Amino acid sequence: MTDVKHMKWWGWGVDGVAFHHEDKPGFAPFVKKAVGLDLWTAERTEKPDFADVQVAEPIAPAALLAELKTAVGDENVTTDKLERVVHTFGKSLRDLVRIRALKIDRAPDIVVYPADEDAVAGVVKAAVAAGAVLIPFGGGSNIAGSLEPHADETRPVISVDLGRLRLLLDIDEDSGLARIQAGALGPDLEAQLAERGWTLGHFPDSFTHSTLGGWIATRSSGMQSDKYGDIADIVRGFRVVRPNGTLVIRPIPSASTGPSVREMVVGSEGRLGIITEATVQVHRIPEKRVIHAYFFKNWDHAIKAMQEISESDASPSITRVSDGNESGFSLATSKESKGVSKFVQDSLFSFLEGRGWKPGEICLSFIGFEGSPDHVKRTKAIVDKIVKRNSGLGVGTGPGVLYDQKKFDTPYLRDFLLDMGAAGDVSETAAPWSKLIGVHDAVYAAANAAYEQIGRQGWIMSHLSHSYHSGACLYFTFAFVMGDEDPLGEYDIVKGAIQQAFIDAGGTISHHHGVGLEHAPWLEQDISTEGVAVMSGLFSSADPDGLFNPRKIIV
Ligand SMILES: Cc1cc2nc3c(=O)[nH]c(=O)nc-3n(C[C@H](O)[C@H](O)[C@H](O)COP(=O)(O)OP(=O)(O)OC[C@H]3O[C@@H](n4cnc5c(N)ncnc54)[C@H](O)[C@@H]3O)c2cc1C
Repeated sequence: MTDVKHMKWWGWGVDGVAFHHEDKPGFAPFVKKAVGLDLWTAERTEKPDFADVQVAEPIAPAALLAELKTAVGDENVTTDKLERVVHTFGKSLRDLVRIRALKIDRAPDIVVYPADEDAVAGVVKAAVAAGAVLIPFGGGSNIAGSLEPHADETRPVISVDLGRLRLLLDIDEDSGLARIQAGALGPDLEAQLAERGWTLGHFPDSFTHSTLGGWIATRSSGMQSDKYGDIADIVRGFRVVRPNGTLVIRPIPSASTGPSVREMVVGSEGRLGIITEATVQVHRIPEKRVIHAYFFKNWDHAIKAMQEISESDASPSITRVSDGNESGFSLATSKESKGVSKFVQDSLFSFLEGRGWKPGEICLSFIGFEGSPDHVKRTKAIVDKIVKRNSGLGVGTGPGVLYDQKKFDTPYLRDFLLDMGAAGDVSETAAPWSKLIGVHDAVYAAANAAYEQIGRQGWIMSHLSHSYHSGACLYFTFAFVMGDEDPLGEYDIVKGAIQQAFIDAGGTISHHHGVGLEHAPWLEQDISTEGVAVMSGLFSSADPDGLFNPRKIIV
């Protein structure tokens, strides 16, 4: 079989890697206070046994299998149970709960691993002839329900894993454009670029397990988007295999060729065809890269500072600030500080409290600077002035180094909490600056009302990331201990309340996770009835038989 890497079938990331709290003395008390869960005494569930997973026999007609084998080679077509399970879901909370409950209503029937665009075209041709459904698969990291086949699907479902298309094909060094195959995972892609002195600069929290094609298909955004842009800005061209040929968008810096087909494909979640390669903007690896930490007295001051930074001549790579709740959480996940550093931390907090700062309101911020040493010095000076003007305080690079080191480990926390029956999940939005605080407060109120409705003690926290001229992204994390009877029903009430609050308070249903099945119920409120009608028309004319990842985005 292929050497394509996958995450573990029952959770996030690599088997054997996990979140631990024993070395973080503040974490257990924090969780106890936030959601009432005692980590020291809570019963932990065992890892599910794969032998217990029930999957229906595959719908795999012999003629279709033979055509697929001709297209990609015998060894790259499989109906193996583990392969089918791995390709069923993404990694949303709903996916994790269902897979742990061994509940798979409909798995793909066949998994194929094409090695190049011709092989992808062969797969599409065979599927169209057989009336089979095609679901492109990148890293399987989406959290919007963008992969699973519909439970009632009676046609054969083929998961097209792009993992063998992972090469950097070419760099146009004059233009800063790289052609890269769509199945390249973040680390593989960056390693190939780094060998030649370049970076894409796209670092979502899921970087280690997501692909270029998946980023494009979900309109992803990375933590350094303030400098490098969202994937929608970064991707300039691509090739998309469709039933009658390949849709080709050449890498043009900007064009006036009316409703943009490039924009239609970005975020299409597999509904318009299979992306095989993309031409993306790349940058020389910066000489210097540093993340500084700052404290603000409260959320209002912090948001004002972030807005001023985005309006200023400074162009940081990261502007991120956590609200009081999330700052408390970040401090609780720190490892035990000892000796001098403990003394410094304690002194700092008593100094701040002496100045009237309240522990639950203090906001921790990270600002990233990249470029030549001169540029870093200049932009940092601008940011420092803005921070000071908003009564903030710089605390150096120490916490920034820690943030940088642990950013890709945080996703393991969800599995850790689920082991003890607690749901921890995220919802994110973007809104204009004028509405940001209102969205924040509305989401808190909605989540707390939802916790009351389900009778659970719950937690909510937030940070701002990804700043724009007119507004920013707000990212919320919520958690509560689920009941045994209807855990997903309870989850739906909380998640649904948060999504509705986004719309009601002037935000969008998602800034960077896409729509899938999870956010589809709110799409019409977000882009209007006519907006949905136009999108519906696009999907039905581009794919009249509904073969390409049907019922995602518009169910
Ligand atoms: C812990 C965690 C952290 C995350 N952090 C971020 C973050 O910081 N920023 C962010 O943007 N997202 C984040 N995500 C969400 C997720 O990683 C993104 O949606 C990512 O872009 C999905 O890429 P993938 O390769 O895993 O795609 P998959 O999950 O495999 O697929 C996603 C969708 O894209 C389609 N697709 C995949 N490849 C292709 C292709 N070649 N052609 C056509 N369609 C294709 C699939 O059919 C599916 O509809 C996070 C998710 C998790 C679980």
